[in-house]
Amino acid sequence: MTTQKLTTQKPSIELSADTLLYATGINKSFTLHNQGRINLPVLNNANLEVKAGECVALTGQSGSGKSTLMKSLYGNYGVDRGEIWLKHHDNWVDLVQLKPHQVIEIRQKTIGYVSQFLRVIPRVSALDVAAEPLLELGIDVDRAYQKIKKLFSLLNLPERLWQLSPTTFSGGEKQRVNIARALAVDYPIFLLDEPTSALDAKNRQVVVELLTEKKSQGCALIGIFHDEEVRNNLCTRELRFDIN
Ligand SMILES: Nc1ncnc2c1ncn2[C@@H]1O[C@H](COP(=O)(O)OP(=O)(O)OP(=O)(O)O)[C@@H](O)[C@H]1O
Repeated sequence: MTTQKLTTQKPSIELSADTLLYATGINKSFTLHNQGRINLPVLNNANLEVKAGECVALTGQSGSGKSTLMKSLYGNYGVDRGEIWLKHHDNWVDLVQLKPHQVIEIRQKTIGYVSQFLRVIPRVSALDVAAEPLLELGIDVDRAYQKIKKLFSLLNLPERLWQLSPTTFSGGEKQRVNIARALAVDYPIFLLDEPTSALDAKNRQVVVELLTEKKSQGCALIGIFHDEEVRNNLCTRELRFDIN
């Protein structure tokens, strides 16, 4: 089955034209198979609708399920119940119903994820790590490198590091490579898991500006931002989680 076939479906309620993500009735629990099969309920009927130009902060106590929702929205975790509708091109797809190869297509074009940690591969340069998603989309190498170099410069990543593997980079340097990798792609939806946690004030501000630009271009942002100043500067509203 191709993504094309699934796009004939749509959410059961009428959504406004600028909605890009609509998650409804999300339940998620974990079964700890090696600990007596204990069941740990985490998300209980979570709902979220995000429109173009919005930035929603996921807030709440540690352990309340913020990362679990983010990983579910990216298809890393399967959910027990619920629907996760994403506007993919001009059609709606329910992530929950997609096959793995279709999820990959959605991740290439529609939903970007800035995780806290960069997956590094020895001997692959920072430039190549960051350009990979653009190259997978078929963008030519020179254009992809140009885009990444511009972002690296904005993010104050020293030029002497660009050709090196990020294996030995500091936490903040790795995080900036990760941010450039995601923000280089014109995704309409971004998931941001503490994207500034390892950055100093100057670079935090650069990231806030880059994300503000994405918002003004009509992207929908959903994120966990422990830094209150970043949250206040960027977010249009919050979704608060309680411990179940
Ligand atoms: N893969 C997993 N297997 C089992 N339990 C998990 C798994 N991932 C998360 N949990 C549990 O789910 C609950 C919610 O975790 P989650 O990481 O979503 O919380 P959070 O709100 O993001 O917390 P924090 O602010 O500390 O990062 C926690 O009790 C955690 O132990």
